[in-house]
Amino acid sequence: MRESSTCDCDCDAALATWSRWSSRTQKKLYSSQQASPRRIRRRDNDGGDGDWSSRADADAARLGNNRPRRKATTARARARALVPSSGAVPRRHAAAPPPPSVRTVSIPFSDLKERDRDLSGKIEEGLGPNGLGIISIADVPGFPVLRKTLLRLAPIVANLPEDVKKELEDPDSRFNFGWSHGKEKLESGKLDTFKGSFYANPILDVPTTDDVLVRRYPSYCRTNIWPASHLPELEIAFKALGKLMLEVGLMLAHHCDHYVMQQGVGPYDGESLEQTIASSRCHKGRLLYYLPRQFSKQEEGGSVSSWCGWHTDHGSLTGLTCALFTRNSMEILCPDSAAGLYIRTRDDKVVKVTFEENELAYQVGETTEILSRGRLCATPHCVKAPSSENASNVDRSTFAMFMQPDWDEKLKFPSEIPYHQELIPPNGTLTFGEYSERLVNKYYQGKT
Ligand SMILES: O=C(O)CCC(=O)C(=O)O
Ligand SMILES: [Fe+2]
Repeated sequence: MRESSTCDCDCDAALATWSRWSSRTQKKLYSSQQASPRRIRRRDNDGGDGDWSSRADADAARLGNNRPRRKATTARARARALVPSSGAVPRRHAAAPPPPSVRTVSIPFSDLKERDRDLSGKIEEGLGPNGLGIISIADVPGFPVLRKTLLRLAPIVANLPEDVKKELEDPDSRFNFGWSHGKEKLESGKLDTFKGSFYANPILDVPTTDDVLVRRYPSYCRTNIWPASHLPELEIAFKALGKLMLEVGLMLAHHCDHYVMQQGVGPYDGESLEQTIASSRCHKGRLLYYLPRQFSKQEEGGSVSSWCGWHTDHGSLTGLTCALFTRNSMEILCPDSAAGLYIRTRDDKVVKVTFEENELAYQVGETTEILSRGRLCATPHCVKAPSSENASNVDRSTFAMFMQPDWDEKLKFPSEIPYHQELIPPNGTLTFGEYSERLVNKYYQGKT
């Protein structure tokens, strides 16, 4: 599944879902939480894995304005400045104010690797109901070198000859393996040509040899495609970073489980997050290359989602590297401090989120939010392109490691869930593979 996929999102449906959700689900789904002194609250998924493109900010404003206001939160307190829920970034004629910016909660790797250490406070602050839904891990041995080595390959992959890239495509997986560019449609109906992705499972080259499974779950079960003759170093760098991100993600998952259990909900429905991730054959890495964008004077940088549309990742945990910016092949600091990763906070503010270059960040995905019954919360996010005058020709490379349940893992969805309700059968049970393929069909059928 292409987690940061774009779609023809139906924001009225999203709004309706939100209304149903906010009135009923807060009462029902997480009812066990009512005993907890901590206030548990929810958000919508901002229209699903959708790219709002041109209507993004208007729709965000509409959704935001219809939502109940929420209390100040820890995340909010950490913000240096926050913009209104519209996420409105001044579009023209105004001198741009400094971007609202929030630093992630950070955990040193030396603490994370101690299984018996109690990190619940940090987990709650970063990933709990009042957190940002993203947390960073500092000082992971080996990470800085592996990050740079892989991210430097992103523009090289994107600039391989067209015929070579064509050979790296895998339409049968709906471009969920190998090279993918311009295959997704934006809400406007236009193809998303702003970024190119290279997808692979960094853990298993051949997740299964069972043809039935390959046909049933092509986006996970097909085999990796590597540019073995044109760029052999890609496979090595991709696998090395992906494996490290999985290892550290498993450590984080262990502490997340500890936190969830502490909250008094008992075990998850099914396996713990750590077991779920450890036993999965579905992990997917995505090397992203964002092409330079040029904005007209009128656009003045476009919306906050000008590089990657608003979405929540649908799996368990997503590892993210800090992006690398280049101009004409020279590594640079991004000349526009407003560019980068944005999230919507629990209290409906759109903020830029920052973490150190050498930190490894993790975001919660929808499946974890559902299975932890809202103890760990997924975060809507998007990426803004640089838009200031001196930002021309700037590109961005990053890597996302989507850790998700196995295709065979049975997910017992609660009777009401905040995401993709219409895909869940009345008995509420699907395997993760079935759930993912339904999502792929929802967003890609007939669109490639
Ligand atoms: O580019 C980024 O920083 C985030 C990418 C992302 O959200 C995704 O691929 O799902
Ligand atoms: Fe994402």
